[in-house]
Amino acid sequence: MWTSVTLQADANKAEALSDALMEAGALSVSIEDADAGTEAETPQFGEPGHLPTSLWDHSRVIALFDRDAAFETVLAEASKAVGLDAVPPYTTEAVEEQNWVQLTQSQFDPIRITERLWIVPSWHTAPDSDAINIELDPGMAFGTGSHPTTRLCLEWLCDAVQPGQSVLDYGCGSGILGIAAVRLGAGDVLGVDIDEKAVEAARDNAQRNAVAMRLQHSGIALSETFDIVVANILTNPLCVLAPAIAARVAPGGRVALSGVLEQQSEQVIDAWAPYVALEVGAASDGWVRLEGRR
Ligand SMILES: C[S@@+](CC[C@H](N)C(=O)[O-])C[C@H]1O[C@@H](n2cnc3c(N)ncnc32)[C@H](O)[C@@H]1O
Repeated sequence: MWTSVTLQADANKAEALSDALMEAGALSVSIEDADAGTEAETPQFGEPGHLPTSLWDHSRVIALFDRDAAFETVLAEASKAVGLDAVPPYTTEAVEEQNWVQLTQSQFDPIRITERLWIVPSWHTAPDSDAINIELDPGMAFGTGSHPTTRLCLEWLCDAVQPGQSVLDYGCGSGILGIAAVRLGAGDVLGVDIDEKAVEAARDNAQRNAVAMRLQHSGIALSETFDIVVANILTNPLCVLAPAIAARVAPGGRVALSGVLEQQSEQVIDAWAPYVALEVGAASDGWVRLEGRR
């Protein structure tokens, strides 16, 4: 049905070449690390407003064309448009019609967070029926359990939550952390998010897991405090919101933050220092979990 063309490109040309290919008639274009899967693989992290300035030194630009499209002409046109003397070396591959739903689903397997906690997509049977199994599918909101920051928070909750404790999940996304807290034995659990769609998604997920938790927009002012506060957002909002979130931690209560890159730890620790002394509790794939007690 389609032809997929993979071109080699240097960091300084990959983005422009990708745009030029779309402009010239490619159906879709993506850029990947040409060293992915090798020792030289380089993860790229960015925050809104602070996206990575460069791509990988060795990039792969992958363009998709209709099977009968004259893709050689498109490659020549796009290469010329970005100032290349010739079309970069490329390979082609025929892409057959697929069951895309099945293919997508096959990329999401159950995720074991700890011995007693699993995240299980709805199309899978829980590998351990005695464990706490949270049913969650990829959807509109962030939080399927596959991201290191979510896992760092889930691991912490498994350890931190005591029966009946109150929990605030700040930046709840899919609701995964709050749902896990309820299933781990927490009492009153509140999830808040700045994105109304995330609040809706979290509500659906809570219902699907037969979990009772409160969910609301983060713009609604809070006055109560919580035994446990978990916030997996990003460094900048975590710094700006430090006084507001810290004020929701009950005296003696515990807090964990993630969405913070290793090199940003000091920035967040400093911003929180007037309220809670934080320290790095765990790290995974370049991300850290900061934790402390008020
Ligand atoms: C990285 S996701 C985390 C989702 C989920 N808690 C998890 O751990 O997988 C961050 C969430 O924080 C929300 N968020 C970002 N900035 C926020 C803010 N200033 N106030 C409240 N929520 C915010 C986003 O909408 C998003 O749903």
